[in-house]
Amino acid sequence: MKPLKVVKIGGKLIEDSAKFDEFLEDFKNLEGHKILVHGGGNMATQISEKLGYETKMVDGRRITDEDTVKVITMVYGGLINKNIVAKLQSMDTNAIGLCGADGQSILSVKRPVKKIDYGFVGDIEKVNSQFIGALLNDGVVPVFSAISCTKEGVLLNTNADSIASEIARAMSKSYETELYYCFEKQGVLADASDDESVIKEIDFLQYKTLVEKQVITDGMLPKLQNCFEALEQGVHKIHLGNHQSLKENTTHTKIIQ
Ligand SMILES: Nc1ncnc2c1ncn2[C@@H]1O[C@H](COP(=O)(O)OP(=O)(O)O)[C@@H](O)[C@H]1O
Ligand SMILES: CC(=O)N[C@@H](CCC(=O)OP(=O)(O)O)C(=O)O
Repeated sequence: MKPLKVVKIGGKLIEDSAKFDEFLEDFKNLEGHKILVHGGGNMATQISEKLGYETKMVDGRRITDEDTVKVITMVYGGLINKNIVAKLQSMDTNAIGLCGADGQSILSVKRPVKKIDYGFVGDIEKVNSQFIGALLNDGVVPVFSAISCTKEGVLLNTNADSIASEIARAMSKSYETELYYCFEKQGVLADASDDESVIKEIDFLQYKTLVEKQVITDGMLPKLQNCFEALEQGVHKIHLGNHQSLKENTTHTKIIQ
């Protein structure tokens, strides 16, 4: 199988323009087939505030009402996505910007209302690996925003970590797929206040213990959940760290079985 790298970049890294440029340089230098998935949650919160909309998050997921879905479509699908594509193109990387509606690449259903009504939030049902594979074969680098779409044509806000994990899982049937979660820290930390305390490898048992001890909290919880689901479903290797983790032999966290 041909190798493929699926890289997710978090919102805080996108907002730090110097680090973001370093990330893009490292991403551009990755050899072979690659896909970029980006978040942008912080920016959506800031722009919502400017427009006078209140932001509500539950368990790291945004409650997405009719106004919020318009904001996230503009911010994720427009502002952030198009800027990333423009920068990559200027670096001779033939990137193309997509949301889940494009080529019906990420089909989802609106999350059913149980205790909480998340509004226009999607649970992914199917990734169109054929369409994505055709882009890769043409030498194109797909850049996905955190938006999926129903088969009836409704755009849905979808956690970027989940989009990256689902794309990696679907593509791993035809490619030897490595998944990278790039965020602002060097990796998963044993002590949140010590940036040097990177845990080099985490297996499922350790992950459970770290959650119990509340070493792993907030946005790291769904991120690691996504990692283990991806590993179980055929993704070859998973890495968490800052942009340096895209390079060989750097300190970061590897997820192991
Ligand atoms: N043990 C841990 N090590 C590193 N980060 C952690 C840990 N526990 C919680 N976190 C938090 O998880 C965050 C990364 O998750 P998230 O905010 O979802 O990132 P992203 O920018 O990729 O969306 C970090 O900024 C940090 O605040
Ligand atoms: C449903 C849901 O919560 N979607 C996320 C999508 C963006 C995202 O995941 O951005 P980061 O990777 O920067 O956190 C949100 O709107 O915040």
